[in-house]
Amino acid sequence: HHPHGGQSLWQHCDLQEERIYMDYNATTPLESEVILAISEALHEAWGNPSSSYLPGRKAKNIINRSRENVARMVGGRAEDIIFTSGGTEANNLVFYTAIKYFWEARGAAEINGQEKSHQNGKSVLPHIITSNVEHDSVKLTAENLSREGKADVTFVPVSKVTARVEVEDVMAAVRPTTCLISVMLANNETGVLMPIRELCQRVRSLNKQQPAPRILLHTDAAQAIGKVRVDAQELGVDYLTIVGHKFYAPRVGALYVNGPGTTTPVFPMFFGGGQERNFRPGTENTPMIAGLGKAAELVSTHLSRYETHLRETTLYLEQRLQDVFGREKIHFNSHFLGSETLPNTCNVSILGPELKGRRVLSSCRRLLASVGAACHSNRGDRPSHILLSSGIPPEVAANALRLSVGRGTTHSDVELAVEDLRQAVQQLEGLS
Ligand SMILES: Cc1ncc(COP(=O)(O)O)c(C=O)c1O
Ligand SMILES: O=C(O)CC[SeH]
Repeated sequence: HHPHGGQSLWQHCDLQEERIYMDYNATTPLESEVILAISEALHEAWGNPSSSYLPGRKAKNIINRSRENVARMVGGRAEDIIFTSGGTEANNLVFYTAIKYFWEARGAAEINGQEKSHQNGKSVLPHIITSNVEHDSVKLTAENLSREGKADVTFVPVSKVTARVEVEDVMAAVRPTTCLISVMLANNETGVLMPIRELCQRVRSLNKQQPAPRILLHTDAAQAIGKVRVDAQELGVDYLTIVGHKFYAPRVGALYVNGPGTTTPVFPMFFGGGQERNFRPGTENTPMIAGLGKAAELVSTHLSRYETHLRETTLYLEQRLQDVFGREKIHFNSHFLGSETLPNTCNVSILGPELKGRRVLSSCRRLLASVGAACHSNRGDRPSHILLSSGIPPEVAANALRLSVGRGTTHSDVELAVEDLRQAVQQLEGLS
């Protein structure tokens, strides 16, 4: 069922039954207004945005309007937005910048005799704190910096009761060499919202008590934007990652930086023609940026309605799962005492030795969903490390189904999906 009218991908196939898409945390289709904005930019704004004549100015105007719309969506200013190829690039830019910032600030301090390059005979390294449930573009970036001896990294484990990273645990990990704390705003599998605002308040007061370099604060907001209200200034972050293909925009992204190059450092990972104020050079991808800006405009205008629909649909889905399978047969992996979760995410296990998540989904005829992060789809039957880290028992995590609903998901879709799961379970458990 394509939620936005028009011919869906699957209607062209010779499938007997319409598919029900419930994997919106993996990626979303594009709103029709977004496709129109992209198409118009392709036709009308093909000029090089750096060219001063009309085709170039048309492109530049579209980019500037998108920048304003993306900024408004996250409570920032137009100059706080740096367009990137996506979330992975944005996350890498933050970690790259933090390392550079550490050495630049320490270099200055050493010149003034305030810092040493060695402590107890060991060379000093920048220290980074993150959680143990981050997306791979944070997790693997941090692991690589550690493996290459470029940083010390602390992966703070989330609580196995709340599945949240606890502020006190992060603060306990802070060292004099800590230069970056990066914690995602919402987890892509459990949907759990992390206490970023409280964390930033604590770190900012710590920063005031100690000399530069300050601890930089980053949150990867990929899974939160378009589902819940995200305001970078209210959160108190220095950096916030924006991923278009989670809120009905194309595969492009942006990094919010609180005053890039003035209040907050940004060190470019590559060099070129000066675009994006040299923070992220390369001739701009005008049509994709146009699409991101239009999608951002829709979020700013309709977020309250989106959130209400998502939450109501997820509650209905969970109610129907309980009605059909019974409370004893299922375990909700996105219900944690004291934690808020995304309104669209239902992570559920149907209990039983024959009901591994992948096996259940492959026995479904209509439901398109996942057992966890799309980029972990090659993990076989190994249970998600994110669920295990969040305290879900292995035999339950092995049966996990991540059902994430979208703006167009209807009660009818829910009924079809739950019935599909029921027949798959019946088939797998050999019940006639
Ligand atoms: C939490 C999170 N962070 C980062 C990303 C990476 O974004 P991109 O796919 O645009 O590189 C994704 C999605 O893919 C994500 O879910
Ligand atoms: O959670 C997802 O599926 C997107 C990140 Se790989």
